[in-house]
Amino acid sequence: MSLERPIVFGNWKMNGLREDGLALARAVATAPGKGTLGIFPPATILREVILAVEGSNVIVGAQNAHSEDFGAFTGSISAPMIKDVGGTAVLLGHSECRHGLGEADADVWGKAEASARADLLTVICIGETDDERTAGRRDAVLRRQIDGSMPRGSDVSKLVVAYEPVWAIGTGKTPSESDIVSAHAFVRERLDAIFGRESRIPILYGGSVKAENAAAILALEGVDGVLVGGASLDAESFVRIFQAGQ
Ligand SMILES: O=C[C@H](O)COP(=O)(O)O
Repeated sequence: MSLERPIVFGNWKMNGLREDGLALARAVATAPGKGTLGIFPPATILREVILAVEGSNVIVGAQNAHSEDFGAFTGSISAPMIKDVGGTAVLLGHSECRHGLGEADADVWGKAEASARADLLTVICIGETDDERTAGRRDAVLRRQIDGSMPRGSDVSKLVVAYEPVWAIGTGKTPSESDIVSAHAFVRERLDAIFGRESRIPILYGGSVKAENAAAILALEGVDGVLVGGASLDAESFVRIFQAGQ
């Protein structure tokens, strides 16, 4: 499976009641342009969104998954459940799960293994906090997260990395262009070292991507696409971000 660039994924987070969510999904499904579009609605409307975009090339995935396939894990959903309703992808290790729910690298690793067993496209999110950045620890954190969250031996064509500096998420702040390029170069180097140069795992940037800054970010060296939060909830903005990469 090779994903055409630009890859533009929208993480709806805990947003999307049926009516608005389905209207948004239908608008995304008709967006013209070359590349790969993906949306990650809340689990409550995952199946309906999948049906709403049927016949388009839009990828629909879930925002998290458990490391076990089934069992007594109240409140969780598993990779086989996502697959069962027609989902083809999952976001793992989002900073809101790492920091908000206390997910450790090893937890993300286990979830990624489960996702690979279910043959889902697995988007592993990584990124440093503001304190880590200020302390000059960005690359050390990225290295630890890549090494600790990404299982070896799975199908590399089903892996995507999203670099999302935690301090840029939902804040309107973005790193400088040279910082994005250097972070992506570091991630690429580490992925090459682990998975081989031929792996070409796509690397997305995430954090306050909007219609206004998308063209500049998508044009940066080493940026294969973007993972969009807030701006993915507005069909026009999300489609403009996709168009900015054409
Ligand atoms: O998953 C998406 C990221 O958390 C980015 O969110 P944002 O675009 O609202 O900053």
